[in-house]
Amino acid sequence: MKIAAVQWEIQLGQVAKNYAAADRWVAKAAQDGADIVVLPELWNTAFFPADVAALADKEGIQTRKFLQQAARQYGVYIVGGSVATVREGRLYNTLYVVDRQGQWITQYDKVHLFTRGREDRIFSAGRRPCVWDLDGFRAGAVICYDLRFDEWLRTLTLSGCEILFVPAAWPAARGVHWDLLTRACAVMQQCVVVAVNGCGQSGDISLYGHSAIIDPWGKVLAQGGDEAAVVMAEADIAQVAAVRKKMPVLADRRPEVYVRG
Ligand SMILES: O=C(O)CCC(=O)C(=O)O
Repeated sequence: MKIAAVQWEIQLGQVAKNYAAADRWVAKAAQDGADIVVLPELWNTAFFPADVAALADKEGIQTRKFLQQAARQYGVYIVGGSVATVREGRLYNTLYVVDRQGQWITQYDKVHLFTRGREDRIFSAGRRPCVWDLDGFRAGAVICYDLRFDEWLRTLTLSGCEILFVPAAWPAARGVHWDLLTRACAVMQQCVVVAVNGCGQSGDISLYGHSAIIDPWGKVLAQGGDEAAVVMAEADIAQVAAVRKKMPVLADRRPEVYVRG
C-alpha cells in the first residue's frame, strides 16, 4: 500500500486558492504513484482565520464533491485531512474519507479541541471515534491535538485500528512533541501511523511540516522536512498483527486496575 502524506503551505482564509492547491497536490501524489493520499488539517481555511465560520464549508458539500471528483479523476483513495464545516449552525473540524471510486466512506469531527488556540470557543467538538475498513484492514483517524490523548488513541486501538491517520496543523514551536508523539503512538498502539502536517506560515503561526509515515515497530519509513512535499512510503499493514503477536501489549493489559474517569 503506497501512502502519500501531502504537506503544503495552506493560505489563511484563502478558500478558493486552497481547494486549487489541494487538487494540484492530489494530482501530484497520484502521478508519483500513490494509492492512498492523505491531506493535512483545516486545508480549506488554515488554522484558523477570525471569520472561519463564514468561510466554512456548508454541510461539507463542496469538500465531499471535491474529494469524490479528485478520487475518481486520479484513481486514488483519499483521507481528506480536515476542513472547517458548518452543520445545523455549528462549526466543526471535519475529516472525510472517500474511496478510489469516489464513494463517501466515513467522516470524523475532531473530539479534542485545542483550547490553547481557542478552538473550543468557536468550534463544536465531535463525540465519536472514527474507524473503518480499508482494503481488509481497520483504519482510524484523529486530528492534531487528539494525538495528545492516549485514552482516545487506545479507544481506536481497542476498536481494531491497525493504521491511524493523523492530519494536523502542528506548530514548529512544538516540533519535538510532534516527532515524539507520532512515533510513540506507533509503538504504543502498535499500528502504522500516517501523520500529515501543514508547513510554512499560517497567519502568525509557523507550522512544523515533518509529516511522517511510521511502522508499528516505530521505524520512520518516510519523513518530510520544513518544505511542501509529497512524503511517500510503502506501508505493510499486515506487520501490525505480527508486532502485536511478538509483543502482546494489548493482551497483557490490566483494565481492572486502571483508573477510570
Ligand atoms: O497540541 C499541539 O501542540 C498542537 C495542537 C494544534 O495545533 C491543533 O490541534 O490544531
